[in-house]
Parts: sequence; C-alpha cells; structure tokens
Amino acid sequence: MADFPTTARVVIIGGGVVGTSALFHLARAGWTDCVLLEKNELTAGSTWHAAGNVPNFAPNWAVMNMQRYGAEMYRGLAEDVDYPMNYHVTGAIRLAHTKERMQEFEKISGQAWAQGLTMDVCTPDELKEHNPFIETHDLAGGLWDPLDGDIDPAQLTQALAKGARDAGARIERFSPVTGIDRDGDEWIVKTDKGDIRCEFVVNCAGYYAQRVGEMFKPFGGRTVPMVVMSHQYFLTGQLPELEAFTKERGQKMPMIRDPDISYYLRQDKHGLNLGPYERNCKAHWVTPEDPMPEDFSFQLYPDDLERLEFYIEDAMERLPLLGEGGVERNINGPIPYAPDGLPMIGPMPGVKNAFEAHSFTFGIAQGGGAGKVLSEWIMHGETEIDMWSCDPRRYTDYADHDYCLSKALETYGHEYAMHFPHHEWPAGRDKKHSTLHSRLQDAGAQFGAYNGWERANWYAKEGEDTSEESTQTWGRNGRWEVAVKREVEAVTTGCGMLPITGFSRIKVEGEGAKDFVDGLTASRLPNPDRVTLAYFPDSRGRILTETSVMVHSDTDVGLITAATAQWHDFEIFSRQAPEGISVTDHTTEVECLLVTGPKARDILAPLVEGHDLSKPWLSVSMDGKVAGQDAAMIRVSFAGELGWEIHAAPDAMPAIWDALADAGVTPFGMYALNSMRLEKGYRAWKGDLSTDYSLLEGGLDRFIKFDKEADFPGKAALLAEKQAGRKKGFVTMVMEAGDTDAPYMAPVWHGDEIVGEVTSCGMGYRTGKCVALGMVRVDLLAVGTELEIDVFGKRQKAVVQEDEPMFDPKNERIRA
Ligand SMILES: NCCCC(=O)O
Repeated sequence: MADFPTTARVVIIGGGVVGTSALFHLARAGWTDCVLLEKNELTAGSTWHAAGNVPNFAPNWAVMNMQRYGAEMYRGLAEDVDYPMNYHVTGAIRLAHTKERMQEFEKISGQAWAQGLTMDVCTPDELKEHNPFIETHDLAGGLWDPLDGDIDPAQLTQALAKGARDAGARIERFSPVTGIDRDGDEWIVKTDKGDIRCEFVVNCAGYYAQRVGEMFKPFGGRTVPMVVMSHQYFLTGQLPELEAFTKERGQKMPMIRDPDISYYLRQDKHGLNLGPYERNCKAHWVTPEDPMPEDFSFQLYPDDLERLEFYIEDAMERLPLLGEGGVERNINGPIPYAPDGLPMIGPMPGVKNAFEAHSFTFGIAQGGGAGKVLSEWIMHGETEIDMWSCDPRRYTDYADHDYCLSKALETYGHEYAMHFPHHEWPAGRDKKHSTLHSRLQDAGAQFGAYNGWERANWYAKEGEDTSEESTQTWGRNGRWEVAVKREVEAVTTGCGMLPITGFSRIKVEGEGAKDFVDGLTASRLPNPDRVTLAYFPDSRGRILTETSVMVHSDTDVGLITAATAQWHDFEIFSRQAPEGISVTDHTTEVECLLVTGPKARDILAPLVEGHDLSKPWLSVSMDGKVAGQDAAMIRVSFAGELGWEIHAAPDAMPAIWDALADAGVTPFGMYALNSMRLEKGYRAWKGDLSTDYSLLEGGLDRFIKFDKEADFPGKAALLAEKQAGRKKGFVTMVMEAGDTDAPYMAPVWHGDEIVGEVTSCGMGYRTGKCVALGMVRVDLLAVGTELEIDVFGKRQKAVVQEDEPMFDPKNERIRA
C-alpha cells in the first residue's frame, strides 16, 4: 500500500472511543507520530451500540476522577475540535430503597464534593421535583447529579478522531492486525497492508482484547482476564409527554437509575431508553461450541427480552410513562468485562513497551479519562492520579477462565451493588490455598481473597453468625467485631498467630544486585542479618511501593511485599534490571506465619533451634529450625507487639502451626491485624501509600536518605519539595467512634473547607479509639487540631494526634 505508514512511535490497536481518545491525548501532547489501526470502521465494536450515558458517579475514587475529567472534556470538545455533537447534560437521579443505599449516596456525594463536583442527597419530594414523571412513595430518597447526561458515542469518537488527525496523528481504518513481532527494541505490528515498526504498542481492542492479547504471549504476555457479556437496552416509541416536558424545561428529562432494582432509564429523543443489568445475565463466546467470530463489526446478538421482564415491569411502575411507549427497538450487544467490572488501563503485564486499555463496561463515560491516563502511562511511565484500581497487573495468575467467567457473571448481575467493607463476594473463590487452609477452616476461619490466596479475616466461634447477609452493612457492629476484639485481646495479652499467605517474594541476584536495588529506593538498605522497610519513589518522588528488604550479600537481595503487589512490584525491578542481574519471583516457595504477642518469646523458645530470640527488633535469622522444621525468623510484627515472622517451606508449616497451637497460641485474622496496625500508624499499600502522595507528604521522612551515595528516582523532586515545603501531610486522627468507620477518601473538613481525606480508618481495640489515618493540609498538622470527617454524610469530630504511634509510642513492646 503506497501510503500505509511503515513506522510510528506508538501504534494503537482498536478504533473505539478508548483507542481514539488515547490517540487524541497523545497527539495533543505533541506525540503526533502515532497510528491507530482499526479492523473495520471506527466504533465498530462496542462503541457504536453503547447507550452513551455520561455519569460522574462511581464508587471508585480513581474511576470517578476519570469520569469527571471525561465529562468536563466532552462539554467543550465540540467547540475545541469543531465537530458538532449531540451531548445532553440532563442531570440524573439515583433512587434509594434502603437506608444502606442512602448511606452509599452520602459516601459518594462526599467523594464527589472532594473532587469539586456537586452531588446532593435528596428526599423523595426533591426527586420528584427533578423528575415529575416518577413514583416516589416507596423510596427512602436519592441522589442528584446535575452534570450527568448522554452523548452520541459515534459522534464523540469521530470528534476525538478529528482532533487527533488535526494534530497530526493517523488513523488507518479497515486495517486488521494480523500479528505482532519484535526486532530488538522495536515492535513490528503486522497488517495485510504492511508492517509498522514502532516503539510502543497498545491493545485497545475492546471485546477482542483477549484475542489481540494472545499475540503478545511469545513476548511474555498472559491471557487477558476478561469475558464478553451481553448487555441489552431497548428504545420506546416517541412520547408526547416527553416532547412537551422538553419544550417546557428546555432540556430532556433527567436520567433515572434505580440501583436497588438494577437499571438505568433515560430519555432518548422523545422516547425512553431502558437498560437493565439483570441477575440472570449471559456471557458469550466462552465455550468451544460458541467461538468468537472472526469479525462481529456492527453486529448484535438476537433479542432476549424475556431476561428483562422483571426489570421492565418494575420500571413501568416507577415511571408509568414507560408503558405507553412500547418496545420499538432492542439493542443486545457485546460488552467486555474484567472480573471486577473496572477497566484495564496501564502497562501490559510481562511485556515491555506494551500497554492496554480495554474491558470498559462504561466505555463512553470513561473513554475521555482513559485516553488521558493511557497517554500518561505511555509518555511518562506514570499517571497523574493513582490508577491502581484499573491497573491490569491487579490480576495475576489466578485469574483463569473459570475465575473470569464466574466473576463477570457476578459483577454484571450486581453492576450497581453496594460494596460493603466487610463483605466478601462469593464468586471466584478458593483459587489458592496455603498448606494450613484446612487447619484454619477447623479453627473457624472466615476467609477473604488476597491476590487469589485465601486468608483468614476472622475466626467465628460455635454459633456465631457467619452468613453473607450479615456482612452487607456499612456499619462496624457486625458479628465480626466481637471476634476482632477477642482476637486483639488474645494477641495483646498472650500470643497469636496469623499466616500471611501469599506475601510476594522477589529475589534480585547477580553482580551488583545490591547497588541496583539501592539505586531504586530512597531508603538505606540494611546490613546482612537485618531487615528494613524500603520506599521506592517514582520520578516525581511519589510512593510507588514499600517492601521489606534483606541484603543477604552484595549479589543477593530478598524483597517481601504485599500479596496484591506481586506483578506490580516484580516489574519495578525486572523492567529496569541491567544485563547480569536476575529478578525472580519466589512467592509460592515460602509461607509466612506471624507469631506475635507479649508471650511470643516464651512460647517460641522451646520450639526453636539455632535462632537467638534475644536478637533485637528487625533482626533476621536465616538458618535454624522451628518445631523441627527448617525455618527463617524475622523479628517484626505488623501488629506492633513482640513478634516474629516465621518463613518456611509450605510443607513445613503444618508442623509449625500444630506445635504453636499445642502451645496455646490463638489464631487471629486480618481484621484484627488491621485494627492493630492502625494504632501503630503503619501504612497499607494502595490505601495510605500510593502515587497520590509524595514520600514527604506520606510522612516517610525518616526513610528518605538524601545523603546516601546512590542516586534514586524522584530525589530531585523530593529535594525541591523539601525546599518549597510540602502541601499536605500524613496524620493520625482520633475520630468520634460512631457506628461506622470513615470510608476510603472520606473528606476531612476544617470549617467549611475540605482540607484532606481519610486513607484508612477503623477501631483500635487496644486504645479503645477510632483511628483515622489520612492526608491533611500542611497548616493543620499540629497536634490537637480539631477537624471533622464526613462519615456517610455525618460530620464527626477528629483530632490530630502526636506524630508517633498511638499505641506503645516508644515501641517498648516490640523491642521487649
Ligand atoms: N452503558 C453503561 C451505562 C450505565 C449507566 O449509565 O449507569
């Protein structure tokens, strides 16, 4: 082909709204040497049949940020690129049938305010003022977002395409990608029209993303964890009432979402569009008998309205006008789902210089923001706001086909469900068990999934309520609270044990291994026989990760990190390792059992051989035995009590557990550990520790060694921040206890200003206080400062504490 490009800096595969938005953002940022390849016409996958709703509302902080950005951009896009579009900002109401739903709305309204949006919780009467067509007599209330609306998905995509082309980027339609190859540092993207050599390649292939992902397998890629679901909405005939309303108010009827029933319902021209997320949902192309077609461009599945009957009937009672319109046209199209229903945006796991952005269940609402985020990943290797919840590396090897299918069905059927803090969704469980699993079960463990591993959250005693329903509350006073108190008490007065199953383990080995790790962390590496926490900044000095580090020798460094960080942290090291240094994952080779409490030493003493239990806090003893089994011991405890982590081969663990159980050690769970770590001010990854904050903001000054010999990423940024002064800082607050903990990102108020946010919160049962960790404006960090935290719409008093642990401030118990 004469004019077909042969080189580009970036090739994007897929011309839906997301791929086009990525191209637009790259081109607008000056990266004009970019090509988008679309196998058919732009929008041919899911974009053309999308409902086109543009909500700001999202239970997830990062996703709300993305949607807020997108909606704002869409409001100015037509003018910006000179491409007129149908975009109606109608406002939207969400209906609440229960107290819990009202609490969810309060929570998300707080989140929205913190992002500069206005979302107001309202009474049934106020709902009716916004939308006079609905029945409200049975409702608890609702939520009003004045900036919700709908946009024409095809026009939006064409507008982004025009903007990208005008800036110099290229779009090649009817150019399916047939293969991927690599030549040195270059990708070769193959098409029937010719090959394109490029530096970066991006999988934006929508519901074909798994198929495109397969092309990256020879280069380290994995099977993309996603499933294609069918989503239906139907359009009614035109309704004179809506036409009159539109004329009178000068805008369309505000959209309705009834999350407790599970549908959206909006005006489309002068008719209605009803889109349910039915429990009895259907996945497609998931068996060998039902293979994904080579080409499904601009096609739909056959109508299946029976599945929607319940929802249609309910919606007709809510909005009787719906019954007058009749079903004029049904749209049943493919929508890709990641297991949790959140998109996949970021580095392609295992593959250097490859990225992905797919599995959008709300693609039109998120496309604008996704393009921004993706272009940041490509251009800078990092994003403005922390995007971990959408990072493809959040799913590791456990996310196989069965897992993805069961989760997608669960997630789709609960698209609008509330995500309660102590509720564990039942699908996709038991993917990974430790060798102690049956023992934990026998002890009454109530499990939670951590990177696919089953860990004990808490232990139920005979007769205690362990039903799923009992966890469906925002409140703290569930039956687990009694257990957590009991477990904390056992640890604090005696000794407890908790398998920290699935701790991610990375080994960096080879000539210069220590120097290599040293060059990536702001912290000082420990001497052999010691362990330290090390913080790894990004280029802006923000908190990329935290690991425990042991330097066994100059050529052998061991890192232990959070279970969920497995692939994320592995790639920090593997992608930067120079020739001669190997980075390997040893997660499954060693299990960890935390044994902690004031009696830990006395209990362990008769069971250990070759380990000196009088060695100080943070010492490492690699060679020795526990209960006759080879085991290493590290003197640390995330509970903030005297304690050791026992690290041993999985097969050795049952004997160690049995010996400790015989010695009277009490099993305790993750909930008790969380309560205790809060009182110590110990941070949790991707809660308190994220790229939303610099190391200085995170209060990690003592872990930043500006004077160490090795340079490290973000050093210049951190020095500049130190000189200029940080804008916010990490604080521990004691909050009025109330019935509920403050949710993640609950706004912190000072007078009538939002001055920060909560990053984690819970009851500390040793201190009897409700502890909130968070980030607050720097002028409000003084001890004793009185603030307020928005807890589900109620402002609760919070007081800034000393910059030292609330419990055992001098660490006497740990050092005992
Ligand atoms: N097609 C996704 C839209 C769902 C919603 O507006 O709530």
